Amino acid sequence: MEDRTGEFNRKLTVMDGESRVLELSLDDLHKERIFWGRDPGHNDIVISSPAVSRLHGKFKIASQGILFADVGSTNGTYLENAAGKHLIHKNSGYVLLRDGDMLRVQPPDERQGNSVLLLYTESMQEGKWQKYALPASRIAIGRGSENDIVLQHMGISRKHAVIELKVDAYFVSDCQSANGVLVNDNILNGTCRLRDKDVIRILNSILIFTNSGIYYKSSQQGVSLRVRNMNKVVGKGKQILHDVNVDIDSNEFVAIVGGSGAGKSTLMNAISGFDRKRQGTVLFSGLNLDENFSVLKSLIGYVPQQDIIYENLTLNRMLVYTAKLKMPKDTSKVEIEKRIHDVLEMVELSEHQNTYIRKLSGGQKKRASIAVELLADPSLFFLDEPTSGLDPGTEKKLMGTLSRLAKSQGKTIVMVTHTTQSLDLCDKVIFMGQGGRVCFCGTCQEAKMFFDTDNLVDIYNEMAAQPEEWAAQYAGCVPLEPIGFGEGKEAPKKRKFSGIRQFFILTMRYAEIMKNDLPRLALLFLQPILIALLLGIVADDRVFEIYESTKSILFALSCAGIWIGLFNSIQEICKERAVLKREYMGNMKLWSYTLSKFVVQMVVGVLQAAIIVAVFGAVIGLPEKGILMKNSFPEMFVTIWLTITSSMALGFIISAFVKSGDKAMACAPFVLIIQLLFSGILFELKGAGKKIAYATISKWSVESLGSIADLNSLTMKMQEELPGIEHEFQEIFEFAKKHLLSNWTILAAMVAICYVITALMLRNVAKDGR
Ligand SMILES: Nc1ncnc2c1ncn2[C@@H]1O[C@H](COP(=O)(O)OP(=O)(O)OP(=O)(O)O)[C@@H](O)[C@H]1O
Repeated sequence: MEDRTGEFNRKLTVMDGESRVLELSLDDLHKERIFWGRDPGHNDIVISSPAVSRLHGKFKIASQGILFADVGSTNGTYLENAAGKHLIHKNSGYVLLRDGDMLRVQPPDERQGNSVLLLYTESMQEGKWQKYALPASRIAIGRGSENDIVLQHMGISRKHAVIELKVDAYFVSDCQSANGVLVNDNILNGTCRLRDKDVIRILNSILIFTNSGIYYKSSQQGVSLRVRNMNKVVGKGKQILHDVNVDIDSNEFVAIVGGSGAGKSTLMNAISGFDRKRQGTVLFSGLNLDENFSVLKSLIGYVPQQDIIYENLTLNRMLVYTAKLKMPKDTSKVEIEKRIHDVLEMVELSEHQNTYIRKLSGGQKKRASIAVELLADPSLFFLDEPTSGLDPGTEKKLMGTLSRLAKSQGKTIVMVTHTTQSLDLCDKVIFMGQGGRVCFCGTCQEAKMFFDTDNLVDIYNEMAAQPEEWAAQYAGCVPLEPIGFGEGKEAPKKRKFSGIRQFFILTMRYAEIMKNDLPRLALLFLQPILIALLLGIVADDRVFEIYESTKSILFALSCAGIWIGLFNSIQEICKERAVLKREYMGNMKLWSYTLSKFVVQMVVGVLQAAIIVAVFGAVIGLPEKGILMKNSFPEMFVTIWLTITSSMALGFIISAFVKSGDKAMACAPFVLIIQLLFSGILFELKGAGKKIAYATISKWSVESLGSIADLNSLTMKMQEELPGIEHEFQEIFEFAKKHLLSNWTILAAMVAICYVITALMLRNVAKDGR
């Protein structure tokens, strides 16, 4: 359907038997068939090596790409790529070459040397081959200028890999880099011996090792996607993707359009690899996306419909934190600043870098979300309805930005949109009909011809009326290449990220977000003051003398602690579900995220507990002495802090469970009522009620406060009237060190249990689709 000849530079890099390099553009030869072999008289490309036959192979320039066939050589030709190494001989027929495929000719005995490599690449922007001459004892490779081979990409670690001469052979090692090393398209685990013409790939760079030197170059290009036989069935057999087959080439800007509910977002999630509960295959520049997702996902950017930014950070600070989370840990401050500067320029937000995100307009927030994703320099970029809610002018500007990014930054961009006005800026449009059917895939111009209309809006109506017919008609007229070679590759190891480092960055970020939200901060710290003052109004003047007065006011103080803790956390996770989901899709560890929330809130709790106990002490007073110390303040403080912290932990569970702040707040009264009813203070509990009480915070909190106040020693009101009556000893208020410490331990254990439950529940938040 489309002819891509001329758009791309389809290059062949040939290394002959003597490791001489020849680079040529296959399209520039202007031939339909290109022959290669040893004989200068009969070949277009002459390759000198005894391993190569006089007439060895041929390339055919076809509409679907470059095809290769062996023309009956003696040694055959190996096609090597992510799927492994396959011997191609005369009877194999033509094979379609993919970007990065390697053709090798090897002598029967490898020790003879003279092997030949033909590396096929498709690229719009590619650097020149450079050579690092050998011999050398050690060659350091990385982003830092101190390396022998310097490779420029933000995903490349400062010290990424090293090649060392050991006795008589060279070995390559991965220096625990963030994004790994591929040797002949296999993930390098540790160290491996290098042989002549081995191909090393590090993100966007290719290095060819030869006995005389290392040839290397970097390209700035996006990735290609081949989607085959993609189906998705949900619920009781509802099919929401119907046998989708599409090809997206490097550096294309592609829109997925269609009516509401047609399956646009479903398709995008499925082909981005973030939803793998579907059938079919996606090849990511020849690599099976599902099998290699843990490695490839660092090359994928994803901007969901909701903004993935924090309102209470400035744009610059948001980008700094994201850079620290996403970029290799050895990235310097200067490099981060430079990258942020570049990314802000790309999305035209430089002048707003010190503006709080909450103050940005809708279109600017969208571009800020794109900037967040651009930081890690992804090659493939997915955006879900980036233009929704924007005015036509802003929408056009954003489309222009994306189109430019695809071309100038070498990215492949796929977006879902409802817009029709700027679709001409896209290289390709995928038209989706109801049921997740692809009704057409091609340029806007081709679409108009296919649907026989000049108006793109009419296409929507056509597809809505007859989705199955259009899908069948389209399927009948696109020849699709089978993609068997991408399957069955062993899954590489997952990239390693330090959870502890993430924890520190996330804690700093959360603390800064809290600090920047002054109205909320004021509320958090005014609340304990006001509550303590209100308690002062209702308390009678014989607290800590009369049993009933003391027990009531301590129960109220405990409830206040529970409310404060719950209020601190109950909306904190649900309000940032979109960002959390996106960061988890990256490499964020949920235990680090949860711990950062807990730690910051525990610190807030320290201040709140100190305030409420201090004000309570000032207006009502505190027990005369403590159980552990002479002064009761520290024990009252610890009890209230543990009360606030355990309720905060309970609030986080609710926040991880519900989907919005409103729903979370609606749950709060229910939680409070349980605490009131089962505290054992308002009602005498029996049977099930007694058992439920063990799980409440109020029981342990109020018992601790009662013990510190030594309730058993206070006079009951009844005793004043009838002095003969004895005050029955209650074990729950025992003025004993062991009793107090065990109550505190239970409250602390509750915090730990809630932490584990929250982190486990977040797995569902992060995974849920809708
Ligand atoms: N997990 C699911 N369970 C049930 N139905 C689902 C699920 N996911 C998607 N669907 C259904 O699949 C269809 C396609 O949904 P999708 O969100 O992909 O549509 P869309 O084209 O992006 O729509 P819109 O433009 O309105 O966002 C809809 O009918 C939707 O209700």
